[in-house]
Amino acid sequence: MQLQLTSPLDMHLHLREGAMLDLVAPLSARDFAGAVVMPNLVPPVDNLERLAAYTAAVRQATQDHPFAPYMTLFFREYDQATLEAARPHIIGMKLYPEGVTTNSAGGVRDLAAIAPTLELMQHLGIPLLVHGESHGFVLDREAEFLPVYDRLARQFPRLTIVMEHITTAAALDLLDQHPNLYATVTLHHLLITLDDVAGGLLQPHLFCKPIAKRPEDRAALRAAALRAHPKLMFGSDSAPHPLNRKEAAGCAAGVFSAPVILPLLAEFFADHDALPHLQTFVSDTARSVYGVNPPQTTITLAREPWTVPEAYGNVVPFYAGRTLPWQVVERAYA
Ligand SMILES: NC(=O)N[C@@H](CC(=O)O)C(=O)O
Ligand SMILES: [Zn+2]
Ligand SMILES: [Zn+2]
Repeated sequence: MQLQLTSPLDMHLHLREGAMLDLVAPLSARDFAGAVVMPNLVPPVDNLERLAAYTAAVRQATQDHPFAPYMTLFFREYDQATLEAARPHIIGMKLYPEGVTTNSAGGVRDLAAIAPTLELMQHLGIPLLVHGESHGFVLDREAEFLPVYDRLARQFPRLTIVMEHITTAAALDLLDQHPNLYATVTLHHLLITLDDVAGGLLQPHLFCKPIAKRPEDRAALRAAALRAHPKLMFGSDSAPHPLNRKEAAGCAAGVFSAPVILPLLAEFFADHDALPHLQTFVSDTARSVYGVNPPQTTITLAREPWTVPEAYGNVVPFYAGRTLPWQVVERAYA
């Protein structure tokens, strides 16, 4: 049995920089025709010079494949001139509430004080991408942030707002209440729950933020993804960390899924008799939401087992060592 996908897109990807960028970028670029590249580096991508340099570095690291880097700026209260200068070079601005996740110390402290920048972004047509979590109890952080999304969507009705890596049924409910609200969902939040992370021995390579939630949340995400909800884009949130930062007390948050995404999405959609919706979920929805026109690629998958490597360099992948039923058998670039 074979399956062909055209120009898969990853609308939430961490490529890092330096040696880590060189290691992980090809593992995304070989399967994805484009990706939204997140700006939470150290220091963040929060000025035009750093944006230009990082864009060049990503292009360099992905040069062996047709790959469109859709870059983002780390949200700050930029002035109009900066936003206008950045606009041709970014797909959106990424807002991290202060301290909620990896490399977000420089994030937004007061979400009620950023209206002028949001006003400018709405005026300039720059989308707002958000890591939507509060500082509350770990399982409640996304739910506690939903009123912020609700307020922003009402206050800025012409601003495109993307709820990144949603993990709850409640976020899906909100998605349907505002035309300018969109979302991304990861592979791992479709497959695992908190039980997989901490129900037995603690699994550092399944720990991420937002943390995986309850089975009923996963069920809601699954239903929306399998029917290719028109406002729900695939975004892996593939977030590599070196082994010694994951297998450690104080384990870094992030699941490194890039190498196994398409085989596992094929399995997931096939197992739920939803393969006809996979092309829309993994590419067409993002193209219509953002109006992007990625390079033309054709990725062929076959139901032939392969075993996931235990590591790629010093990074352990999602489902490391597992034998998966589907694999990519051909990558054709137009
Ligand atoms: N998701 C994660 O657990 N980590 C991401 C940051 C983020 O997407 O929140 C990372 O950059 O490591
Ligand atoms: Zn995030
Ligand atoms: Zn992320």
